[in-house]
Amino acid sequence: MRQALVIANWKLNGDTALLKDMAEHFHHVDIQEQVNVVICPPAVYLKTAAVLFEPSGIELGGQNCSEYGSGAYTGEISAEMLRDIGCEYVLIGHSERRALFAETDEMVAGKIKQAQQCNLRPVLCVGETLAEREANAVESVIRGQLEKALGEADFNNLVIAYEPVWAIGTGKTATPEQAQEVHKMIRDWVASKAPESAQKLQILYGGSVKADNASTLFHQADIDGGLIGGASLDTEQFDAICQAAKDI
Ligand SMILES: O=C(CO)COP(=O)(O)O
Repeated sequence: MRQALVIANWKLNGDTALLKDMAEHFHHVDIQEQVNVVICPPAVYLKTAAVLFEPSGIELGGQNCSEYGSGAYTGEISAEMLRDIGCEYVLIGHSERRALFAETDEMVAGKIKQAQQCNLRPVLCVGETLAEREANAVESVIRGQLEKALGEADFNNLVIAYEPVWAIGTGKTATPEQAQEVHKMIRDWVASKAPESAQKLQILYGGSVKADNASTLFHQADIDGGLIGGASLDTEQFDAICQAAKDI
């Protein structure tokens, strides 16, 4: 029904040697028919990655893009540039961008628009903090993030990633039930806006996904794969996570 999707977010990590290792490994792994595997290395490696990954079928994504299309914005990279060098995806609104680089919901909405305009598939990241979860505000926080980011979005060219902030890099994973509850809420919200897109939309879980917990998470009804941080820097572990997404 929905194709499984596993995306590696290398964040500020990785090097050419890791790109080569992944490219070599996945060249010999027969997985792409069942699972779309995407790697988002730091932007400076994208061009090399596009060449190295070609035979393996791994797709490429950016970790961020500008909310502007072009102009005097020193240091920015546009969605169109990412597309131009072979990216299919771009992460937008990761909680680290929101918390550490003051990315607002308005900026997130602008980036989604830029990405969709040039046919780059945005992966919108949403998630609550621990304080918000403890205050029973999960649903209102996530709905707020969705409403503000996706007001003008095309739901047919979109991925949503649920990444509870308290689970990122902490070793604390949401239980499969906790994750499923939020994923279903997200899908129901999409159905209320774009009924024909909701069942097709891939919704990924992210936050301390490892080889040993991936399968249970991915087998939940509304979880279509994962957005992987730390564990995506180890080729064998990342492969094991991708294997866990087969047959879901
Ligand atoms: O932020 C994440 C992916 O975008 C998740 O990171 P970890 O898998 O390291 O918890």
